[in-house]
Amino acid sequence: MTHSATRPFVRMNGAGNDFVVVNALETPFAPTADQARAIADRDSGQGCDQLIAIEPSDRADAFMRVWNADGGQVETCGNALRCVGWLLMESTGKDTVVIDTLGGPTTASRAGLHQVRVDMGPPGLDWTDVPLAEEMDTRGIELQVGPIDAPILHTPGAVSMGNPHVVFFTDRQDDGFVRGSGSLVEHHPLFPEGVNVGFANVLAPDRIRLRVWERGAGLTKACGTGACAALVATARRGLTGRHAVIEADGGELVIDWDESSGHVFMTGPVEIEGTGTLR
Ligand SMILES: N[C@H](CCC[C@H](N)C(=O)O)C(=O)O
Repeated sequence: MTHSATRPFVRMNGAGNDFVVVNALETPFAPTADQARAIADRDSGQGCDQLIAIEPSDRADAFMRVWNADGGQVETCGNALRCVGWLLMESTGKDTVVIDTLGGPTTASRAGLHQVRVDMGPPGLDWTDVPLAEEMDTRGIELQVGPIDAPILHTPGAVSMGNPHVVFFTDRQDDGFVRGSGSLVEHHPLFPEGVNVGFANVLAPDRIRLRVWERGAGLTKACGTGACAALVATARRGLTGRHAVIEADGGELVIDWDESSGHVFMTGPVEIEGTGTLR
């Protein structure tokens, strides 16, 4: 199964995090890592943060497969779950759909005009969930960036949202700092599967300014699972409550970590940018 050169796609974004979405419900789509990277390449391909395929599922409305811009296949993608959920609800007329992923099943529901709410399930809070290479308290792990005696970043939180996240609590969020520090931490040996690196500036108990250097995609305009991980990490440190508006470069996401179910809910925008044919 490979991808054919005449394959149609939909270009979408969730708060600016952009995707090439391929409908593989009828015809299999199985690009190699090099083909996925070429599609994502903004110079020679269509260009996107993540490549997304919607596949049939025997336990959900559909299965969503995710490739990062570097061609690596990963567990899930929060902003894409809203986009795929919206496409499925529009095509089926349903108000709620179940989307399975390598990171587990999630449920997407309508939440207003071009707004979708996703039940992301419970966060993974044990060191083995993230995963880390050694046992640590994930509320504040032993990791620092910069000189040992004067670190510029230290003691972040670590959370799994089906994919690995580390969240630094800092007001330093300029491009150079996020790119430099994020690329350092992304492949740190403490994270055997790599990691998405969040820089969370807590503005109020219910408001966080967040930038994320994404594993396999770099600095994106928004990261849905990163927004969920940031709220969980700040709430666990008592810096916020269990509800917050996350201000990303590309838009706002509303995150709720429900006390009774333990599930994290993410609400945010969906935008269709256009259609095309894979080159
Ligand atoms: N870079 C992420 C996948 C995409 C996540 C992000 N775009 C989101 O909206 O959750 C990873 O390697 O786990």
